[in-house]
Formats: sequence, structure tokens, C-alpha cells
Amino acid sequence: MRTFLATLAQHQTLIEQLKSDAEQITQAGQVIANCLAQNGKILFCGNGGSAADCQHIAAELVVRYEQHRKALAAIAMTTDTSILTAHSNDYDFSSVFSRQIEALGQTNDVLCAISTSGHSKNIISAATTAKAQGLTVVALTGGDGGELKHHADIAIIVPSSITARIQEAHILIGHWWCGYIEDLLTERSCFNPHSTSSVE
Ligand SMILES: O=C(CO)[C@@H](O)[C@H](O)[C@H](O)[C@H](O)COP(=O)(O)O
Ligand SMILES: [Zn+2]
Repeated sequence: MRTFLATLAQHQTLIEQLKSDAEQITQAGQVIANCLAQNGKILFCGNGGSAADCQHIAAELVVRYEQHRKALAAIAMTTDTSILTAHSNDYDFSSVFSRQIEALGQTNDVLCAISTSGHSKNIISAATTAKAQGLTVVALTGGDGGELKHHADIAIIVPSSITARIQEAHILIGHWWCGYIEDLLTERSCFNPHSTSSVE
């Protein structure tokens, strides 16, 4: 029988291991911030719990994380039930995200592809389509990074085989990115009164 303390210990071990990825996680945060500063947008894709992470992080960027500041361009490609059902029903679930990238992706955008296994077909297809269209691909994955790591410009691999622990690490990284991006864009005066929206 699992105990809460044993699960907590797994989580803490993993968080400790993530220290060695700090530089790469920071670099990915810079890539996302640069994209937003240059009027690009962040497209997110993931399945199940990772789909929830997509809309969670996109909401922090569009609305706010810690600062009242201008809106940042982010889209969770996991939320439009008409697109998701029409495409899966008429074509194939494996291309449900790549189709949206074909519609929305531009060369100065970033795809943030989230897959704990790194093996989900629709996520790999999204990454390959994004690369082909000139987007930068940041992958949040786990295990050994699966096939996804081969199709990403930056692949952050949480070294665990437990889906839940990987997801917990992913949202920690996603939250950290949101704060770091707000800090970086503030430092570059991207949120000064002349570049902000009505929420100021
Ligand atoms: O949240 C969980 C498990 O914690 C599940 O919903 C999980 O996200 C789903 O099984 C996903 O389909 C797994 O996909 P992936 O992370 O391997 O790409
Ligand atoms: Zn979950």
C-alpha cells in the first residue's frame, strides 16, 4: 500500500534531479520570452493531464501569473471541442494538433509539446509539423524522452517513469517559466504603459 510520505519522497528525489536541468529550463524560458517579445505566440499541445497543463500555462500567459501586465499570446490547442471532435471524427486523432499548427503556426512561434512518455503520436506529429513550418519546438517530456526528444529544439526530460510525478514536475517548470517570463519582459520594458492593454 502506498503511503503519502513515500510519494512525497519520490517527488522530492525527482525535484532534486531536476537541478541538473536548470540551465536548459532557463534557456527554454528565454526562448519563450523572446518569442513573445517579438510578437510571436506560444502554441501548447498535450493529452490527458498534460492537456490540462496546456490550458493552465496558456491561461497564466494570456491573463496573468503574478503581475498585472499586458496580455501575452498563448493558445492551448486542447480546448476547442469542435476542432478536436471534427478532426478526430473526420480524419485521425494523431493529427489533431498538427492540423491546428498548419492553421495557426508561424515561423516566429514556439510550440510547447508536453508528453510524459514522449511517444504519443499526435504530439510527435505536432512537433514534426512545427519544425517543418519553422517554429521552435520546446518539449516537456519524461522517461527517456521517447521519440519526441528527437523532434525538439529543446527537450526537457523529467527522469522518471511515473506519469504523475512527471506531470508534477512539468507544472512546476511551467509555473517557473511564467514567473521568469514576466521578470524578463519587465526588465526589457515590454510592459511599459505604451505597450500595455486596458488592464494597466
Ligand atoms: O493524467 C494522467 C495520468 O496522471 C493521464 O490522463 C495521462 O495524461 C494520459 O494517459 C495521456 O494520454 C498520457 O499521454 P503522454 O503524456 O504519454 O503523451
Ligand atoms: Zn494526471
